[in-house]
Amino acid sequence: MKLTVIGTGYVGLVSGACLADVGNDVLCLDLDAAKIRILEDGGIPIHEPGLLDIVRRNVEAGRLAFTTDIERAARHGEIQFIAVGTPPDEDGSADLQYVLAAARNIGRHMDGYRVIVDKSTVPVGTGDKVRDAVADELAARGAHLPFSVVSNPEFLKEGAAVDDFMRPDRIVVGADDERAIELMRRLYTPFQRKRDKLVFMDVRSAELTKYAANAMLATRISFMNELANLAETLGADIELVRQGIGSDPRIGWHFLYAGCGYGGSCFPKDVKALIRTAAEHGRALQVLGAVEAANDAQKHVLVDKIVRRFGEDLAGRRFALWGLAFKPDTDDMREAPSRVLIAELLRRGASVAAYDPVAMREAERIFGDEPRLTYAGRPKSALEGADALVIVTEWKEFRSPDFDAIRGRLRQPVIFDGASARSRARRRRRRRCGRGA
Ligand SMILES: NC(=O)C1=CN([C@@H]2O[C@H](COP(=O)(O)OP(=O)(O)OC[C@H]3O[C@@H](n4cnc5c(N)ncnc54)[C@H](O)[C@@H]3O)[C@@H](O)[C@H]2O)C=CC1
Ligand SMILES: O=C(O)[C@H]1O[C@H](OP(=O)(O)OP(=O)(O)OC[C@H]2O[C@@H](n3ccc(=O)[nH]c3=O)[C@H](O)[C@@H]2O)[C@H](O)[C@@H](O)[C@@H]1O
Repeated sequence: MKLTVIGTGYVGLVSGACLADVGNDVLCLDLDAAKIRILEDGGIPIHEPGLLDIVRRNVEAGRLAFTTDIERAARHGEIQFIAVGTPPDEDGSADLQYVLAAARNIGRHMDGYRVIVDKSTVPVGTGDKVRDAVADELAARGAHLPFSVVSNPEFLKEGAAVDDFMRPDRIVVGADDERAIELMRRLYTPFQRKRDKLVFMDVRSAELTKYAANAMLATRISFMNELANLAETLGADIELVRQGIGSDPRIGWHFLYAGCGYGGSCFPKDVKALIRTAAEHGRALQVLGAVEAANDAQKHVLVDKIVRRFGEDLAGRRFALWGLAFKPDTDDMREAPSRVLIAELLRRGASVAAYDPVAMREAERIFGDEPRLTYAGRPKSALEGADALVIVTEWKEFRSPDFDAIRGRLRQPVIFDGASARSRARRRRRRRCGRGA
């Protein structure tokens, strides 16, 4: 099938590449010429395991191409995926300007029937706005072309995006007409060889399903984070508690790890947006308000521990920081707990030597020329002369650190471990190294 994917970010590029990999003819559009240049030069603009291979394979096979040409993109795919950003607006609602601009561009240039698929995470009712935007553009040029609007939210996780897309748990499709349903069924047939994963529903329910999923996952994390703080106060081990409750199938194992607070481009913004949607309709989502407040507080837990140990004034102190990305296997630092931590340490006069396997360039872009924030080529070099080590992101390479080497390099043998709940061995050994976290 001929497909167009609008937006070559984490969702658009992964979707485009994976859909090409099952035999479709995919054209990816982005208005960011720098991104398209990287893609045309055989690279990818993001770090996502497995993605480069799949992109190269499909470009070579002639099934995947990239463009900044809006008209060409609108004319290419019978199915047009909108996978552009929906960042939070000032009031917390999702900013739809990019989605609606993409929709208008389709309406302006389409030359036959189109299924316009909202893959971006969008509030309930956006399907109607997209339909109006396309219809207005068609009317403006006196064109009478049929089109359908479909909601097909994406559930992939960064760091595991290719696998999640290729082997989805479910594929949610909100569609109101038979022609679109049939095309979407055909499109996703290669992804459901073992069982039927397609869940068809109306557009509004599909839009809400996406927010419900992210809000539920965020709720579990905030609950576990608060419980972890309580466990620490009570002298209990949150990891053992996790094992004790996870075996109950009504609770399950996933998303029960305590940490430094959830970050990333989606949970924080989607929780906010759902609260906002409810408020606009006179409803209060009290649970989600608490989830958000607990998460904001959790991002300060590490710095509070550092202050308890070293005092409010950290001038002249130096901290080694391992892990900048909001989670392992990505270079994404959107809403990353490390950003709050770094800002707080710098504000209190400390200097920070940071290491991350892939996110240091992104950190440089975010923090600019900050003289008290430096970057180390290796985890060990960040430790030299530091007062303590702070571990923020649970990268695999931090799981079994050499505690003797750490002790030898730090001025004091102290580790503040914000990612420890997932590594029992490290927690046991860490207790022998110092008593930070
Ligand atoms: N990042 C993730 O893991 C997931 C994100 N989502 C949702 O998917 C959407 C996209 O997210 P990301 O891929 O992370 O965003 P992103 O910010 O990485 O990429 C968006 C891309 O769209 C491009 N763009 C903006 N307006 C455009 C236009 N009119 N025409 C062509 N290109 C345009 C931008 O230049 C950018 O490259 C958001 O709504 C997000 O909530 C959903 C599931 C997972
Ligand atoms: O809508 C989205 O964008 C995506 O948001 C999340 O994916 P992502 O943000 O990439 O990453 P997650 O693995 O979900 O992690 C989110 C945050 O929660 C934290 N987390 C996750 C799991 C856990 O047990 N504990 C925990 O603190 C992570 O460290 C991270 O900061 C969802 O998992 C995806 O299903 C969804 O498609």
